[in-house]
Parts: sequence; C-alpha cells; structure tokens
Amino acid sequence: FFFIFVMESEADVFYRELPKVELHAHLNGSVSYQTIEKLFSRKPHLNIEHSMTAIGKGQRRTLDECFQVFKVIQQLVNTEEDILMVATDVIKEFAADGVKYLELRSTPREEKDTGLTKKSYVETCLKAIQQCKEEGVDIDVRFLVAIDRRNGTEVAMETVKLAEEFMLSSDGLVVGLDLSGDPTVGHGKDLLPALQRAKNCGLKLSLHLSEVPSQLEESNLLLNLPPDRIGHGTFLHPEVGGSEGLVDKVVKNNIPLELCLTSNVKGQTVPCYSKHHFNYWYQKGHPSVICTDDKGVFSTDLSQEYQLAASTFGLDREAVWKLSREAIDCIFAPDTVKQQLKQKWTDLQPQVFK
Ligand SMILES: CC(C)=CCNc1ncnc2c1ncn2[C@@H]1O[C@H](COP(=O)(O)O)[C@@H](O)[C@H]1O
Ligand SMILES: [Zn+2]
Repeated sequence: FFFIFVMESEADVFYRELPKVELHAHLNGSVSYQTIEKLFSRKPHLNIEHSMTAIGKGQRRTLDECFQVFKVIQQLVNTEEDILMVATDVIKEFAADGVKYLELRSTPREEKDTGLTKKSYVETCLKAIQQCKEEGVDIDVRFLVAIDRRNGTEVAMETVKLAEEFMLSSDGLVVGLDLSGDPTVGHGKDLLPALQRAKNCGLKLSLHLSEVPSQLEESNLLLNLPPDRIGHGTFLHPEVGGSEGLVDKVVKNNIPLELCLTSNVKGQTVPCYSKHHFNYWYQKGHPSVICTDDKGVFSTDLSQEYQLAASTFGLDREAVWKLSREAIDCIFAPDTVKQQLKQKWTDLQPQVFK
C-alpha cells in the first residue's frame, strides 16, 4: 500500500530540489495529463480518453499495448501548433521538476493532412527549445533525432541525413541520433549503414539495446559501432540471458546506460523494481543514468524515479547526489557545458542539503 502511495504521489522535497540531468525522454511519451487535456479540446472528434494515453496507478501493459498508446498520442499531435505546444509544455515541466539539462528525442513525422513535413517537425521542436531559452526557463535543452526501427533501412538513412543537416545548422541544439521503436520489429543489421554514417559525421548515438530478451546477435552487432550511450540494456547481462561478452563490450568501451525503472516495470520487461538491472550496473560502478523514458505515458517524473531508485536500492542522499552529478559526464553536449553544469551543482548543493 505504501509503495503505491510513493509511486503515485509527488516525490519528497530533496528529490525535487536535487538538480537533475534527463537523457532519455521521448517527446510524445512525455506529454502530461494537462497537455493531453488541451489536445482533447483541440480535437474533440477523435473521441480519445485519458485511459488510452497513459498507464496509471499500479497498472501494467504488454509491450504491444504500450506501443499502441504512442499511436494514439501521435494522432493527437499532428500539426506544427500541437508540436510547439507539446514540446514547450514538456520542457517547462522538466524544468519545474528540477531538471537542469535535458536531451529530448523525437521521431520526425510527416502528416499529409496538415502539411507537416519531417523537416518542419524538427524545426518546430527546435523552435520550442529556442523560445524556452528566450523566456529564461532554467534548463539547457538539446535534441536527438529518432529513428523508428520499424520503418526500415531507407527511412533510417533519410533520418540520418536530416539529423546531419540540423546538426550543422542548429547552433549545437541537435547533438545526436536515437534508435527506438518496437524492439520486436525489424533487425538492427539493416540499420547499421545508417548508424555508421551518423557516427562518421559526428552525431552521437543513443541506441535502445536489448530491451527484450534474445537479442544477443543484434546487440553484439550494434555494440561494435560502438554507440555513445545505451537505452535500457535490460537483457545484456548473463543473469537474464545476456552474456559476459556483451557486458565486456559495454564495460571496455565505458558506454553509459540510460535506465528507466517505471517504464520497464509498467512495460513488464522487468518483474518488479527490486529486480531492475540498475542494481547490477550500479554495483559494478558502471556509468548509469536514471531517466524517465516516457513520463506522460508511465505517469512519473524524474524526481520520482530518483526516489524509487534510492528507496529500492538503499541509496543515501550523498549517493543520490553523486548519481545525479555523474550523469553530467554522459551528456552529448560539449565539455564547456559539462563544466557549467558542474558549477551549477556545486552552487546548489548547500540549498539541497539544508
Ligand atoms: C512499450 C514500452 C515499455 C515503451 C518504453 N520503451 C520504448 N522502447 C522503444 N521505443 C520507445 C519506447 N518509448 C518510446 N519509444 C519511441 O518513441 C516514440 C514516441 O515518441 P516520439 O513520437 O518519437 O516523440 C514511440 O513511437 C517509439 O518509437
Ligand atoms: Zn526509450
């Protein structure tokens, strides 16, 4: 009972005031209840309800059902106006939760009915970031262009070219590429040329890897790139059917993991919080960054995820502070930004530990 209470209520003050880095957030999965309300009133004819766009109190869904949720949200977000509102709201919500640096990722979509193109999709996301900056919202936001793996080789290559253009023209806002989408669809080997090209042109790579069991071959192939960060990596280690070989590659290349506790529990790739692979990697001293994945869909925020990690694995405040501070080393923005963030953490420390 207590557990449910902790999950669904606001995190304690310490966790909310803790300065945080969010590295794994899908734009359309991060849309809050309040923003969904606004989208409903813009599109009443769609007859969509909240139960179709978020997974609430103690609920779980199959992976398949989770991916249906994204389709519903994407129906609600299909114009430049929608994207601008959604991205602006999401950025301000992360800022209000104490996130000082955010890497937002999203899959560029084309919508024939509304004239949305993949290019204007990305431009609108960047416009939201720019506007928040001009308004003085206290958060540094960068963008990762996402490849949806179910769309295959050609779309992946087009997406890389788009990301490359924006990397060169966005004044440092576009820093990398994400590979995501239903992990049971398609094979990583078909996407290797696109990912290799992205890497060669200087885009950083964050790849969803081993999110479901029995993807040893694909994971091995993708790890050879190697990626700059790993999303989830749930089934990499031998205890859950992975292998020492895969773990070795991750460790030798020192590839940080983006770990999303509630996402994995609600999506049922992990049986419960205490069996989350955060423990395995954290015990190893391997760079592990707590993230939300889809704060809207999974009804959570980054403060709650830090609190859950702390209460589940017995981390004291000093350990939690260290965890959030060390996430700075894993960001894709340049070293100057890392230095600024470390200074910010130092300045905020007395207030957080008051
Ligand atoms: C099903 C489940 C437990 C989800 C969490 N794990 C995920 N695994 C892979 N891709 C994801 C996940 N969450 C979000 N995405 C990707 O992010 C998209 C939504 O954000 P966007 O439209 O790219 O802005 C989804 O369509 C999907 O391609
Ligand atoms: Zn994800």
